[in-house]
Amino acid sequence: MAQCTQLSRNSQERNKTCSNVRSPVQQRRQGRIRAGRSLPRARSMAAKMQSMNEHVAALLDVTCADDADEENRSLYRTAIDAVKRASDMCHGVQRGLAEEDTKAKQDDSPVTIADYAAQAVIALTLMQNSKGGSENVRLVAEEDANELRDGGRLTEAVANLVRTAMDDGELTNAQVCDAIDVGLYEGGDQGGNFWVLDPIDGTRGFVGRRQYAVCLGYVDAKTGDVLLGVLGCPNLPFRGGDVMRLSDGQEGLDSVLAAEARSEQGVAGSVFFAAKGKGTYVGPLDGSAPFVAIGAKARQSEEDAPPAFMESYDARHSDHSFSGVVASTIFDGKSAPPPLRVDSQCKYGLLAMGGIADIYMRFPPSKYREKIWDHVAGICVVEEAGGVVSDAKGRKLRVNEGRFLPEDLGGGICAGSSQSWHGRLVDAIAVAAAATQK
Ligand SMILES: Nc1ncnc2c1ncn2[C@@H]1O[C@H](COP(=O)(O)O)[C@@H](O)[C@H]1OP(=O)(O)O
Ligand SMILES: [Mg+2]
Repeated sequence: MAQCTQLSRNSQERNKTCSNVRSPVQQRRQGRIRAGRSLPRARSMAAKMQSMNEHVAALLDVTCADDADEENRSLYRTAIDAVKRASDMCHGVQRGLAEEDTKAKQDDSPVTIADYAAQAVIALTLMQNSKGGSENVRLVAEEDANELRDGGRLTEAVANLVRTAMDDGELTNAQVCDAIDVGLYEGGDQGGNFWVLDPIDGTRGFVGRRQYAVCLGYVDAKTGDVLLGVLGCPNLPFRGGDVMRLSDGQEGLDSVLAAEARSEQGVAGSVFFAAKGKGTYVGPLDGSAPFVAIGAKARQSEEDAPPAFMESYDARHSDHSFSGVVASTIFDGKSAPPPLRVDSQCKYGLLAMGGIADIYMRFPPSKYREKIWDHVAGICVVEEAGGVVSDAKGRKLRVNEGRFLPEDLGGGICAGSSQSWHGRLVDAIAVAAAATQK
């Protein structure tokens, strides 16, 4: 386990796969784990499932090497399985999304059949694998089934997606609605540890055929630490754990990536996995290659500006002009890096990978209240890669006080790929806020 944490922090070792790290358990299984083998192009679904299972087994051997980790092994496997199932389903839906598959919520943000179905698929997977019984699954999740209880076209479409994804034709519409409503748990520090889910983070990106992420985390209720984070990013191409090249086009990088992942060649999307004390890993969603340990390749020198800073794609979600001021403040007198605008918690995955952006800023409108499911999984992914996520004043995000983050976030949320970048970012936000009286 120590070996693996070190791996994730050591940039020179970044591209070693989990299969290269030999835990005792892994050595026993070595007969069936081969790193980096090339697979035939046209692979059957069963073959894909099998290789995914092998790569997940290799990841678990590395992250759960001790016998004491047996409980974690089951927790991690369940989380990856749930996110992968939901991500595959969402990927299929996005390709053929029709106008009538989307509705506007009360706050005017969109929700689609895939948001509901992904939440049901993940809730059902957690319940099926719960050691304490399905009734003891604590899940804080974004959607509820209010709009689906009366039946109708939307309900039928959602339930059909769930029946297919769960391979269970017997599931009734009511059971699907009940599964969605498992996510109504209030969170907080009074009960036991709980799951946190955003079934589709960045629904606007999903509808716009851009980036989105299926985000599942697990929180220590008492401390508010995030113990586990899994991000399914179907439109973020997996490139052996290496970073995207800015030559892909700075401005349009997001749509270039999405187009590539949607292409006929079937480039696989990415799944990020992080667990407290175990590091951060990324692998292809289709199981075509092993997971790779990642750690942000932070540039500490002020001479060496990152190629970009990250922020929301949508200007309604974050004040783009203020982040521009902060970026100029950090690189005082030198040219500031341009923004890289990407929907969803894919930004946290990209930050963890390093090499493309070392800072991420989010300044929502003052009336907007941040939800815990928009950050929990990403916090673990960034922190286990050596980065820091906090509010705009540098304070830890308190994710165990209910479904919302505290009202006072000092103006927003920020993240750095290292302690040093995070520190510089928090200082620059304070200077920029004073200068603009924000
Ligand atoms: N007015 C708003 N201000 C800030 N964030 C918002 C707003 N409306 C929706 N969101 C949420 O912002 C997140 C997207 O973040 P980003 O801007 O980084 O892509 C989503 O979780 C989205 O909700 P939803 O999950 O319903 O899509
Ligand atoms: Mg969201």
